[in-house]
Amino acid sequence: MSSDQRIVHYNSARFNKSAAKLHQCPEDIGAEVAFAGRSNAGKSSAINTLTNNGKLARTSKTPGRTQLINFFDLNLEGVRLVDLPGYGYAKVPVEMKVHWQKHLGEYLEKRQCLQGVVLVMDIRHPMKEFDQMMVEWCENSQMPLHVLLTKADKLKKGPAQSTMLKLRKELQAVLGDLVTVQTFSALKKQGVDQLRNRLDHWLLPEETDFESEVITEE
Ligand SMILES: Nc1nc2c(ncn2[C@@H]2O[C@H](COP(=O)(O)OP(=O)(O)OP(=O)(O)O)[C@@H](O)[C@H]2O)c(=O)[nH]1
Ligand SMILES: [Mg+2]
Repeated sequence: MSSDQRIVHYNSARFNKSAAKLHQCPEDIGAEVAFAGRSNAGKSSAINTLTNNGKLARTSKTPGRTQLINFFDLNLEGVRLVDLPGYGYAKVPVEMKVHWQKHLGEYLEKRQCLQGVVLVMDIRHPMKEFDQMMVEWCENSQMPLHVLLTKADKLKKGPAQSTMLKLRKELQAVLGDLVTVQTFSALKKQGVDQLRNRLDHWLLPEETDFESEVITEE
């Protein structure tokens, strides 16, 4: 295997497919990271910034833009990013909300290849009801969680930093090492390396520690 096959090239992301139901998702093998969060939080924008491709995931000023589960392939076989539909948009008809909740729930519960959840929150409005629900779900299922406090450009650096530190403390008290928290801005392209490092950690299988494999003869 060439060393290049051990590196995730986020810039290589390509649209794979959209799914309304679990059975329409790509085969449940490989490794996936899903971006979840309230409607309009900035999930699709974060994916576009991460992949350096402004046209990859559709973004909109109108909440509720992403209504399907969208899958994006990366350069490594079976390694994907997933853009989940936003939660909590009031103008979506009730039957659609029910449909959405059912399929998001199914995706989260059943998807074996899911390695971690990036929970995207607007830094000005963190930890709303949906976010609480996702944190609880991660706790119950021991799913690694990375909280992206986005739109950090909307706050001054000091308040942004203290919001992040406070939330990190609160979440680590519940989730321990399972959770990481960072500030982010799609507009200013801030926090991209930190996000990439976290995702690398989830998407790349553990490096083989050859030294520990040396069998010592007695
Ligand atoms: N200032 C600023 N605006 C942002 C940032 N990220 C996203 N936005 C804006 O927020 C709005 C919503 O962004 P999206 O990325 O479409 O949000 P989403 O979470 O994918 O929304 P849904 O698909 O409806 O769930 C758009 O108008 C974006 O331009 C950011 O870091 N800074
Ligand atoms: Mg979206």
